[in-house]
Amino acid sequence: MSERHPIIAITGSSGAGTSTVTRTFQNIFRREELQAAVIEGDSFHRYDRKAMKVRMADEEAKGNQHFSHFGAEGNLFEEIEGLFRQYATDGTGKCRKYLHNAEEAAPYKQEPGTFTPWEEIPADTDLLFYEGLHGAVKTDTVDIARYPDLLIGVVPSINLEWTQKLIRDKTQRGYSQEAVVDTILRRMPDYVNYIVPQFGLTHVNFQRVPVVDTSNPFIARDIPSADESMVVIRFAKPKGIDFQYLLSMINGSWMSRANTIVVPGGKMEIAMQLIFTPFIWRMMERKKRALGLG
Ligand SMILES: Nc1ncnc2c1ncn2[C@@H]1O[C@H](COP(=O)(O)OP(=O)(O)OP(=O)(O)O)[C@@H](O)[C@H]1O
Ligand SMILES: O=C(CO)[C@H](O)[C@H](O)COP(=O)(O)O
Repeated sequence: MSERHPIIAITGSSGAGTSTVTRTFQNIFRREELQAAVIEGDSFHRYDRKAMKVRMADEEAKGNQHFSHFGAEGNLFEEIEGLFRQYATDGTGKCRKYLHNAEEAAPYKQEPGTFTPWEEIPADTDLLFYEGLHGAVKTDTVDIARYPDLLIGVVPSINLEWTQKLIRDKTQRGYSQEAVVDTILRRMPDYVNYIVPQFGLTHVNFQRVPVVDTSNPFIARDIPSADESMVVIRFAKPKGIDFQYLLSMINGSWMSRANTIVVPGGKMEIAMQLIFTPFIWRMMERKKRALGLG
């Protein structure tokens, strides 16, 4: 936590929708004229695509078929923790990008599946914004979750998450159905041990739940649309959340528990804006006061 240099982290599995949620936040930042240092979680993978293949093959030769991008050994957890600690202290730190496909790689004249060089994040940003797999990881040796001032989990029900991943990886990243299914199976132990526990440490979770049949996500041809889903929004600490206001502003919403509001799928973006814009205002007021500017 840092009043001078706040951090917002969006955490979720691959295909959960963290990039989609990031676009909503970028709209808030643009409207509020805030400069955010945007950090992509995939840039903290330990290996580039070729080296990862080699490491996975080595592990398989030793009988481990579950070496994955979700676990501790496949990622630089200490570096994520180090970046958050450093940014919270003085607003600096280093970042890079993982270039997933030819389109992302083209501007850098690099191969897809490689990292750009580490570079300093821009100076004088208003906040750090992390989007990725591990924003709320806590293990015996690292505690990434303790740094963000706002920690948000994005967690579709698992069939929907798989549908989103399958369709996104096949259409945008050029993978075959078999390759994506293999990846899902490979990652399952790390999913249970590293991804899921984070959602008990987040401040708010957004869980999209389909209301159409997704019982076999492996044959789904489309991602259920906004009208075909609901979003369950759960606050770990509901004190100070104006549920009455949210209920009056979001058509078709209701409370399913004292800390949980349910909104129609198409209202997820407006719900995020209504919930987080005042939060960001308060964050920026605290920052100004801490810097002696307000
Ligand atoms: N609320 C939503 N409604 C409909 N489709 C969605 C929603 N959120 C995400 N999707 C779709 O799910 C797919 C995966 O979303 P996205 O790329 O945001 O995932 P991600 O969590 O950023 O994945 P990764 O971390 O692997 O990049 C995309 O095709 C996206 O359009
Ligand atoms: O989205 C992911 C994790 O969030 C990818 O699975 C991971 O970044 C590896 O990418 P690739 O298989 O394209 O090398």
